[in-house]
Amino acid sequence: MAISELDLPIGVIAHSSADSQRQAELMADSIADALAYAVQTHGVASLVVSGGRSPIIFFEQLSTRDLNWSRVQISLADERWVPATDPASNEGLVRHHLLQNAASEAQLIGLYQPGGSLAQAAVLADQTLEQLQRPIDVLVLGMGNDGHTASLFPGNPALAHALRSDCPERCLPMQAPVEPQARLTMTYPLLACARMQCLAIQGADKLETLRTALAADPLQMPIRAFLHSPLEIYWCP
Ligand SMILES: O=C(O)[C@H](O)[C@@H](O)[C@H](O)[C@H](O)COP(=O)(O)O
Repeated sequence: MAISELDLPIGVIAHSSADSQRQAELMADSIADALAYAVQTHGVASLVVSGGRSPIIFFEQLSTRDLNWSRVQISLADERWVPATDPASNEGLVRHHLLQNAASEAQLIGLYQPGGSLAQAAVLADQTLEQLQRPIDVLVLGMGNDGHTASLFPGNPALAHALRSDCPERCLPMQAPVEPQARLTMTYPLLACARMQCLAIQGADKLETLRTALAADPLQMPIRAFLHSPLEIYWCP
């Protein structure tokens, strides 16, 4: 199956690339242009990225693009509640693969807080996000095969609240079904306010998950909440 066979909602754009390297280059070019435009028009740009394994080559590509990175804030759609030195840390992943080369000048606004509990850490992360330029200029989401995105996981008691269009918090604690289970996630209103919204997925399995999600309820497959304009989906085999 190809992404062109999916019945996508009006305004959702699909980009299909031959392989993950080409997908990374295409995303890096487009997102670098959007960040440069944001800096030019309002003096600062905000980029929110997701963790996982898929984004690594995209981070590596984007890090080389020439723009005024000193005016770019980078934050995370979600975080595992582990220190940045932990191999599972999304902040550690971004620091290693994105904050290098030209992009080393960017400001990273991490979510991890050592707090006494996950709930306390989420409150501190919520306060930290006050400094993030909004609306976010560029958002890059990933997706799991259960339809989760960021750390908005199906079946979580806090999911409905986090998906509310008027959710008052920017960041909430969340439990993932896989280790590390303790997570911090940006909530729907903050994520969905982004001027440019991208979903990067790879493989036939993720395409099938996406097809299923199009007919699902966001409480069953949270990615569904983001499948509308102005989303751009980047897919490669
Ligand atoms: O912390 C995380 O793991 C991510 O934010 C998560 O939402 C990720 O985007 C998906 O799980 C897809 O991960 P892969 O790209 O590794 O398949």
